[in-house]
Amino acid sequence: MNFNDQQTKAINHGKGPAIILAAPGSGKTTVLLHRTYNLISKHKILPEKILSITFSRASAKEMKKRFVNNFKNTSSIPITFSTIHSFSYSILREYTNRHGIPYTLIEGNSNSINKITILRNLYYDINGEWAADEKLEGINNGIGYIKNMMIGVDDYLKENKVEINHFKEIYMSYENFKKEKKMIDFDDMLVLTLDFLKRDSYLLSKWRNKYDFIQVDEGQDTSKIQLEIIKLIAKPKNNLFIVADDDQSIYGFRGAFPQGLFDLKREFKDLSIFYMEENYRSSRNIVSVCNKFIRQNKLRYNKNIFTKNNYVSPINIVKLNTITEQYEYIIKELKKFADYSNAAILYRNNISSIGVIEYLENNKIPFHMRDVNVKFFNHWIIKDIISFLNVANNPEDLNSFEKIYFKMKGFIYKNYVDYIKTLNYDKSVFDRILEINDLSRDYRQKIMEIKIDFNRLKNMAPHEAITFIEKSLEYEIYLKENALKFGYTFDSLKTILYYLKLISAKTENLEELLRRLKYLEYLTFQSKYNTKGVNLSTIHSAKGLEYDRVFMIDLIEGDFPSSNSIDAFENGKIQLMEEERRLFYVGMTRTKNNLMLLTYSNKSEKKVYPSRFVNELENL
Ligand SMILES: Nc1ncnc2c1ncn2[C@@H]1O[C@H](COP(=O)(O)OP(=O)(O)OP(=O)(O)O)[C@@H](O)[C@H]1O
Repeated sequence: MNFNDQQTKAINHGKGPAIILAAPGSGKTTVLLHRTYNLISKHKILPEKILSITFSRASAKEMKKRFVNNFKNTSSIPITFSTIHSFSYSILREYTNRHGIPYTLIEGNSNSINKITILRNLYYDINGEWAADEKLEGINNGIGYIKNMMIGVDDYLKENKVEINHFKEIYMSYENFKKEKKMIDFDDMLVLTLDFLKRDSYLLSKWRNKYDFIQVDEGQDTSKIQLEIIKLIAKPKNNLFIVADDDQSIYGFRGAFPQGLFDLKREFKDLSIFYMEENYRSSRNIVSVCNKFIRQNKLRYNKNIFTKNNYVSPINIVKLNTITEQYEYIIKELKKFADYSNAAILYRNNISSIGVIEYLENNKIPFHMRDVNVKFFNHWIIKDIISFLNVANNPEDLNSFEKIYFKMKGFIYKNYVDYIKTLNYDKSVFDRILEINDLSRDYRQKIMEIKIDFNRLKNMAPHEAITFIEKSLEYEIYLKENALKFGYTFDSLKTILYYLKLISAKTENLEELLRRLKYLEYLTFQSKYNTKGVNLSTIHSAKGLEYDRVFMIDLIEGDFPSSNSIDAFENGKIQLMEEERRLFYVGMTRTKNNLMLLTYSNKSEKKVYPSRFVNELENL
């Protein structure tokens, strides 16, 4: 490989602090690996004296693999590629062992006591209702943000619009609970490591001596506290080498702090700065458009990004009528090439994968997912719908009925259901209710109607049945009334129903639907082994990767950019919207040659609008 001037300088950089500010595809990871090799072979640094910190465990593994593949006879050298968490954990373990401090780690293991369960219970104790997964994720991110940005909970609440009831109480109770039970989570790991290092000069000097050179990849997603730990360990030698692209910072919600990198200039008078602005990955069309696109952000450092690559094909903006046309378009395009593994379908939200998987399977196109995290198949809405269909097929099924009687029209009272549970005979749940004394004529009439509805439901194919449950049995009203209470938007719940209907379209009865769901779930889990398939990924998980052809899908307002960022933007706060733009940019810059941006104007029966980013790109 012929390195350019800046790459060469960065690769040859020896002692002293350095930061590489770089564009996408400019060879950051490549340079970091070559510099590592250079330190060992030219500067004669012992491999065990070099620590390279990566963003995730997957990227630590990937780096090690790339290093061994690139440089002959390196497979056995003791070189460390580690995440900041596992590095911190080694320090923490050493301190706690030495001082006999007991603790239980409540994240990253399969203990029955884990962070999310604790938060779920505390939320219930404080708010008197159960929190949905999305809400718990919001609390989790909030706690992470506070710890990573090293701020107090009051400052957090002042600076951010937090839509979680009693967040402060939950936060304080969580902290007290852990303290009492001697538990720590991943964020505490960082807080404690920094504290132990500051407190224990023996520990600090031991770890300072362990490594002579520290390198950090994806520096833009390092949090404030992580950077503090890294700087503390790197001192006083300050052989710190950080590669970063602030335009690709996409973890602000969890406390990523790219500004910290720019403060290094003040802290280290001898800081070397290298600008790697040549993109080797993408065609000229893509580089030029992406460049103009990211320049719309205000909170960034300007770069002069360019490429010497050829023009290939213009970015393809595909505006379709319906979401199903989107899937058909992807299938048609994918079939044009034999090798699926060069293509990727990228999306903002994990749930977007469901429709794609259904279509890919129907067309027997293999797919690969690195991060299988699809909650869809176990979603409570799916369970609800199955309970409705169970009752339709077997009206004596009291178990299923208990799960849904309050989620439809008719106001069936809990004490009626409790009462009919005590009647031990084989009759439909409706007949049992009708036998209760003192029901008014109107109420009796309502129950009769529901009974007839369930009877009709029995004879419907799943797709029609789901619509009937939604509309005629008024499950939709239940969702609408309860969405916010559970921490969801109504739209996100409708989306679950939409995908369920999509999957059910070709099934004739409940049994077939259940089989189809199980099969798709199985394929999804298996897909991580299927390296020959088309790649399916969220943009967050596609960070650092590249593909010949990229489809970015579901580019509609409210999904991408997210509705939260739109609300904040309309109230004059630009940070979230700028992070959405960076995420969009990360997605586009994964492409080598063909980039397709897909949007549509109807999802289910609802009118939707193309993402503002797509409209903007159209004008570019
Ligand atoms: N000097 C060079 N000559 C030719 N190809 C190069 C050169 N430097 C890097 N590349 C290639 O460019 C592509 C991008 O490199 P790399 O993944 O290291 O970039 P990156 O800056 O880490 O990207 P990103 O931040 O967008 O994930 C790779 O295919 C790499 O092999």
